[in-house]
Amino acid sequence: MAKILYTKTDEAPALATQSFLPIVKAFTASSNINIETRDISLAGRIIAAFSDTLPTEQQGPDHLAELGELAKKPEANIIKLPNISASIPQLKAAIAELQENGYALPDYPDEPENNEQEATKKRYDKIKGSAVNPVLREGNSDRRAPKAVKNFAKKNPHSMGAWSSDSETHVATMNHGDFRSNEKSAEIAKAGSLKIQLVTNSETYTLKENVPVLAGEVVDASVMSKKALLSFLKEQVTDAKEKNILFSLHMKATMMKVSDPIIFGHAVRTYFADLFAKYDALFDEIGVNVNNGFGNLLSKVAELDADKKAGVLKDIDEALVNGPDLAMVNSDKGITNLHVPSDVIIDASMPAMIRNSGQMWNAEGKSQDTKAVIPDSSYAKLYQATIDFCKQHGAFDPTTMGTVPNVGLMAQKAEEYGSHDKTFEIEHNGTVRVTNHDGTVIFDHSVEEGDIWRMCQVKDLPIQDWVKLAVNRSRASNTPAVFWLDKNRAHDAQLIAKVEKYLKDHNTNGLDIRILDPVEATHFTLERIKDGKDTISVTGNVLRDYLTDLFPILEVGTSAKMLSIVPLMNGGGLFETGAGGSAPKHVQQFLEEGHLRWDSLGEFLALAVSLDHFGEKNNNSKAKILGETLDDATEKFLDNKRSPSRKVNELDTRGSHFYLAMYWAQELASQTKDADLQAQFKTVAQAFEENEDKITTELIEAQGKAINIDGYYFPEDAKAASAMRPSETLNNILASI
Ligand SMILES: NC(=O)C1=CN([C@@H]2O[C@H](COP(=O)(O)OP(=O)(O)OC[C@H]3O[C@@H](n4cnc5c(N)ncnc54)[C@H](OP(=O)(O)O)[C@@H]3O)[C@@H](O)[C@H]2O)C=CC1
Ligand SMILES: O=C(O)CCC(=O)C(=O)O
Ligand SMILES: [Mg+2]
Repeated sequence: MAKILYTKTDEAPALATQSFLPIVKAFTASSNINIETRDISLAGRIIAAFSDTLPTEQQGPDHLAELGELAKKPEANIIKLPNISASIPQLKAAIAELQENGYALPDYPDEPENNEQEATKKRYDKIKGSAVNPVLREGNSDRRAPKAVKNFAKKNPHSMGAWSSDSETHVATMNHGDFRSNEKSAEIAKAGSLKIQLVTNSETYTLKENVPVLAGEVVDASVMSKKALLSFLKEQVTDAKEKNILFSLHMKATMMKVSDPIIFGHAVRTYFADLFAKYDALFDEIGVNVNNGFGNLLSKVAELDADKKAGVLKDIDEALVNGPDLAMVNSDKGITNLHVPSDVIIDASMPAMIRNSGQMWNAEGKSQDTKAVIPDSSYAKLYQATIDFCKQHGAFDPTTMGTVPNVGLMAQKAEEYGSHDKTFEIEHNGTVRVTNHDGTVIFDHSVEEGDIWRMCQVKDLPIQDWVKLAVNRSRASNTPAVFWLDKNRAHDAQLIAKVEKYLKDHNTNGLDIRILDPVEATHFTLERIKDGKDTISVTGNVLRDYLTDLFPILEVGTSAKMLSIVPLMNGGGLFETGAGGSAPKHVQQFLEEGHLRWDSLGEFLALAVSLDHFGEKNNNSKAKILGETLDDATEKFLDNKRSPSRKVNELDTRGSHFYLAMYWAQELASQTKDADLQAQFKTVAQAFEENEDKITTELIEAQGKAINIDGYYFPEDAKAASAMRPSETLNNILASI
């Protein structure tokens, strides 16, 4: 039987699934739709990677690999919830939790001392960071706020911090020596393979022997100079202190899992320069690695004997007093922006700051103007342009502003997304040289020890597909589309040539399609958005990530409300549930007070499209009706304001799922296309209506107390399920469908 595959992930979305999936299964059971789950949680992926070393009863299949294969087939229909892209601290915490549960897994070896540890590290590094999305995203992305969502936000605007024209908030970015400045790009003429070597005066080191390439593929390489980065960071620390504004660093250490932690480490060492100068030898000895954040230093120092520890802690306090104030992640707990690289992720952190009057939290828990340090200048300027716009025009108004859907190039590990196995922290001064199979040099960069060199690829077919998707979206929504590409950037210049070429394959009569550099594109888009006009952004992979949080957060309060579709290149569908993360803060609240505020709206939207796609592919008219009625139910859900509240003892995720189910049943009962579904759900709708008070009371009564699900990364399924399904009345009705 044809299937919809639902992913089991982590944190808040995984909890929400415990309550929502039983509803989905009950509603679809009579329509010949088989819904199965596949585990791509961080814990599940660790278990799969080490299954050959675990006893049979602890082993787990590699569901990610299975889904990755499926994504290349026409029958794929996958619902993808957000999962953890693990930073090293998250990975270590998940390993520790599995070990406590009796899994004999090796520790993560920070600095491998032998071959065995080297092999262990390799296995873990495959799980680290953004390891799921690039495997499943065998298509480009189409992310937008559906009309119902946008209209709801216009009528019920979220809070927006006012902007003042004398705000001192700004973006600081490098003007030389960074990836943008040093980029070189080439189009590959003939399929073959590339070799990456570091050539020094005395030796030639092979960094990567074989990078397969296809004809028409765009390959680019660049280098971030360590010297330039350090002097830039030093200037910014001094400047933040002088201006008396917060110092904050915005990176994507999870998604850009090789380059960005190194940059993060340099920022921590620069901020705490005196401390590192004084304790250099000691920190070396105890294995401090601040690429994993300042928290790593604190945890290592905690293990020192009392005297030494007190000395270091005193110097840390002094450094914090002497340095500029740091933006805080949690002022109450003293957690700074520099503690854990996964705590501040640029796609969400910059929009959150812009929504909050351009301010972040200081150590006293008050909002303060901020220097937002974004070292590489490839995309940073879009944020400065947005900040300038807010300073000039004031905050955006969600009741009137237009919308910015995105068509993003990401298929087949496009651009920086696929750079991880081609990113190197350079160990010797010399030249990094990329040659093709016949030895011709494609490009070279002279490098110094400590520089970060990386190469990216984007294949031709994904580019063609991306251009087609942009034209289709522009046509379908009658909205101008802007390609955010900069002719003065090496990579973008190649893409512009291809976009111009492939646009000719389509009928673009009457469409407004432009190519603008990111700053011009920001100006153009923001002017229009202010006037209530819509503009599609057509971007590369990193801008896709940035813009699909920026605009949703400004327009509708969160990217959780986005429709997020990945039309897979071989005909299948990957339906992502929203565009945002996995909200660790929501889990904390749930465990402390039994209230989950995760909004599953993105999941409702994704499921409706998935059902429609299923109906289309399998000639299943019931599936199509289920999809249509789900969309209608979602609209009713919005009109009746059934989204979870943020406060305990009010409707939470579970209650919101009940209402969605009731509205869905009502819509199925009132449609007339399918008499069987109509009859079946008439009874169900009635049962929900008659028991509405009872169910909502049961769901509220379950709140207000701490919840134990025996774990964070690897909770006990049965406990999580029972915590997420506390209404016996609701459960009985679902069981009766
Ligand atoms: N597609 C994927 O798989 C993605 C995964 N991630 C992963 O998610 C984790 C956290 O990332 P981060 O970027 O900090 O994002 P978060 O999930 O923490 O989201 C940031 C904030 O947005 C709000 N929010 C996000 N989703 C929802 C929702 N469904 N309902 C209500 N509010 C929501 C919350 O605000 P408030 O706290 O005010 O309620 C939340 O704190 C990381 O492990 C990251 O790797 C990140 C992006 C995408
Ligand atoms: O893959 C990741 O780590 C994050 C992805 C993300 O943030 C996005 O796709 O918007
Ligand atoms: Mg994102």
